[in-house]
Amino acid sequence: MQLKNARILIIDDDEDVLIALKLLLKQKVNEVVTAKNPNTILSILTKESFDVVILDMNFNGLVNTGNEGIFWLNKIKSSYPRLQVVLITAYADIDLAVRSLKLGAADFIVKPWKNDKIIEILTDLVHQKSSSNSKAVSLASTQRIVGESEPMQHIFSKLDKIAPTDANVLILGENGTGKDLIARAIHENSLRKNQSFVKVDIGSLTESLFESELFGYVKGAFTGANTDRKGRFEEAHGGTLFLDEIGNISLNQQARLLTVLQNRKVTPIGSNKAIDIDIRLICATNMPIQELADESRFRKDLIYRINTVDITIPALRIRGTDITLLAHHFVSLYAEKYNKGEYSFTPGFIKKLKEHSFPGNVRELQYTLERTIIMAEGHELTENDLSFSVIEQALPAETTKQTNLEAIEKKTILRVIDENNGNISKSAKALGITRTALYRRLNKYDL
Ligand SMILES: Nc1ncnc2c1ncn2[C@@H]1O[C@H](COP(=O)(O)OP(=O)(O)OP(=O)(O)O)[C@@H](O)[C@H]1O
Repeated sequence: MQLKNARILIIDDDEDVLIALKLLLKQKVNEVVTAKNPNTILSILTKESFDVVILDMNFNGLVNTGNEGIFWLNKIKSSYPRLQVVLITAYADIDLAVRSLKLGAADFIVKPWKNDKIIEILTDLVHQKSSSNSKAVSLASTQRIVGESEPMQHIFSKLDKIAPTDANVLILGENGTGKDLIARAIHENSLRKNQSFVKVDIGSLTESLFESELFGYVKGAFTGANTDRKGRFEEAHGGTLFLDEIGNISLNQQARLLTVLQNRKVTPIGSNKAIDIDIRLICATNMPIQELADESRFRKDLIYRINTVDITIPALRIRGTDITLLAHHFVSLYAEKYNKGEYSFTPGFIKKLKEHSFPGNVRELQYTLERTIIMAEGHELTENDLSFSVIEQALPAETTKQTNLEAIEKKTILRVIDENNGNISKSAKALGITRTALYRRLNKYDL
């Protein structure tokens, strides 16, 4: 990307700095947005995307230690780890600015600055960003992880620490909480980011597919094996292997997986040659940790191996402030997708969102708001514009007895599939779960 296409956000409480930088940059870049109040940073970033943020290190009225800059740098990097942040600092704060580089700042500008130097820094950053993005095309998208609640801040700082290591990570959380997104973020911020990220929904592999899918096979190994086929472990060699729904695999499958992880070698079916594998392993499950710790269901030695570090993503209903932030994020996303212009929310709209229990978590919120944007008549969204997924109406949460849950779930699934004329993708969407999760339930209930 060239500097002239870049979008720059500048945050400084000194109006003169904002005007000077805007005058300088507006000739050179596509768009410059300025803001005086750092409290608005996250909401601006939710609505618009930027290539570089220029951030002051000291804001008037707050303690003049430069920590405000570091505080906002951390906030930005937690929610948008790939966004480049350049700090503006006074000469006296250079030590602090150098420290901020370790915390993820891309560079710093010392006041009084030289215009050429700023242009040079921005040109380099914009160029670097486009070359690393082009490497990432075949990897996961650079999707944003939105969140400002305390548990999410905790997750972001954990993510910063563990991503660059090779530690195995176990991600726990209900359906739709963002486990997949976190797994991809770990990979994208790791030293393996330019290698493959391979995801396997291991919980849905049948006994017979388990080995051929994971370990591969050689031509002639069994009827139908017409060519050699690499397994997913080998595909992920040098990169990251993400095993989703690990809690659902049988004890037999667990034993086979453990052997591979211990020996760091796989032997394709029909071959007698073991292949060395170098992978970073990330596993995820929606099974509560207590169930995973039940030895009759899951081997302790495997848990220890996959769980060097664990990350538990809390349910959306207990991440209060994130609901509003995510609502802004998804509304902007779908307004843009469907060419619908700008939206604002009434307090009633937010209240209704916050009162909902979101059994399908962020995925349910996302589908709900997509539906809202498609159907909305006005541009001020009210509580009447919101309608929740049918599964929620069938499960009035806490009031339903645990013993009835499975019967209600089965009945709801059948009804939704019927309403969608047997279309599994549409039914899964209406239920706020993935197709795989729906298939798993169909298996579970013998439907
Ligand atoms: N913090 C977040 N910010 C933005 N989008 C999010 C966030 N968390 C989840 N999403 C979105 O919600 C949807 C569900 O997330 P994801 O697939 O990562 O959840 P999951 O926990 O892996 O689900 P499952 O257990 O059903 O496989 C995705 O479209 C994802 O992009």
